[in-house]
Amino acid sequence: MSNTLIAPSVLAADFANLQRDIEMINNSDADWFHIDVMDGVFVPNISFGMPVIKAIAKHAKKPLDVHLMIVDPDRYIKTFAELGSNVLTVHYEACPHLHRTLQAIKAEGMQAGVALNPHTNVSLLEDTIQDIDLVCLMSVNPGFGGQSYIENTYNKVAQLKAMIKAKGASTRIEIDGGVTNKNAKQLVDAGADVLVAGSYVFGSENPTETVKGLKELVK
Ligand SMILES: O=C(CO)[C@@H](O)[C@H](O)COP(=O)(O)O
Ligand SMILES: [Co+2]
Repeated sequence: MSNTLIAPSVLAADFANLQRDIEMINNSDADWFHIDVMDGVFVPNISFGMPVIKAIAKHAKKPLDVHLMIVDPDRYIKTFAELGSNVLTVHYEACPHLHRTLQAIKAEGMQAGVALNPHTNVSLLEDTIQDIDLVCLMSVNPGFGGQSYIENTYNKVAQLKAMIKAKGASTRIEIDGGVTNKNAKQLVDAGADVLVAGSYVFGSENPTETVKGLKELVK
């Protein structure tokens, strides 16, 4: 029996009813809040910033899994720690000094995550995997919710899992983008530990039941 974590993406919530949707996550079988921060430079979209995250953090009763899709994330590590982030994930493609960035995240008491775009090979993490708490494999091109899952992600999960095992690391694998009941089980069988789901959860008629269904599926 696996203990796969489910992390609904707040990006797909109804911002006019944000507190309601936060309470949905609090009261559901979900494990984490997934929070997508986009700067309009690293990705062609802008999501939300500090005031909104502060408001989410005030009501959230589960860990905050913050996914930074921004250039130069080092500038904001301290701020995200102060906001109450538990996992802080930066993009491999945005970090020329990845090892230093990971140390800076941990020095602030957070778990350090690294996200890989669909075109970025997992082998590039061979020299840092022991320093990474979570690898977020993007199963869509980052920037938008509601896109279709990229099938090659299954191969990447398996390759990454083998690397983690070979290196004796305890890194978690998170999948982000296009996750539904159609691919969740196969992703977990391939080695995924955390599933992010945005539109599949919030676009459904009963988000609480949808989270419950996902959790059951990957038990
Ligand atoms: O980081 C991102 C997109 O860039 C994701 O976290 C999405 O928010 C997931 O949304 P769905 O693909 O599940 O709708
Ligand atoms: Co994300």
